[in-house]
Amino acid sequence: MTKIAPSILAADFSRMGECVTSLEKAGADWIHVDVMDGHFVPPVTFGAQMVEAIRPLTSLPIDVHLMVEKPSNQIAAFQQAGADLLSVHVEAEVHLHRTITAIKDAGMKAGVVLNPATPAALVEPVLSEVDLVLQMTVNPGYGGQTFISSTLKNIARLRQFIDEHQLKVEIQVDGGVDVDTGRLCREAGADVLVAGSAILKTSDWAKAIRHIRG
Ligand SMILES: O=C(CO)[C@@H](O)[C@H](O)COP(=O)(O)O
Ligand SMILES: [Co+2]
Repeated sequence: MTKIAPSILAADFSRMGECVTSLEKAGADWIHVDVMDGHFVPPVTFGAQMVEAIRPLTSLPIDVHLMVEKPSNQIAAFQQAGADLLSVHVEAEVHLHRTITAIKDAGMKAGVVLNPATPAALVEPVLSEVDLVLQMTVNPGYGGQTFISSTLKNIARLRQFIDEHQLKVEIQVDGGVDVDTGRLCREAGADVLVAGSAILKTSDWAKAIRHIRG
């Protein structure tokens, strides 16, 4: 079954704790935490302290999407905060293999992330080393953007590569995901759908999660 990872970037930050517990009750599979440093992407959001704050409130896996210039500097802090999965952008990390190994050595699952214009071939050499590959379906930095359909080709290519090589890697998609675009991503081979606005900006989160899951 397709997993749903609501992004807390779309939450009311003054009620973050309640938001996380409500998402768990509404049927979320993972909690997606968007970390932005003001360099890799223009906005600054939050860091490991946010994970530390929400960790005691949920038993769901905490899925951290690092949009930072130096992901390797963040590994220890997120491990100590209780993150389950740490994903790094291929565009931000020259020493991708080393950083993936360091994340796994720290006891977390490791993910690699591709921007919409980055060829899928760039992550193929490390796919046997990771637990997850995240295809961005918008340019990173902001919630509430429009889904970029050309990314579906990358999702299908990743699906084919993973199946052909019989790898245990989940394909996650992130950005502009709603009921319609979520269906296209599932059909292209995605396993995990991140959705911010399409869940948190509605009045019935459980219904939104059910419908996006399909
Ligand atoms: O990583 C990001 C944005 O950079 C995402 O996780 C967004 O937070 C998703 O928000 P919606 O597009 O679903 O509103
Ligand atoms: Co994200």
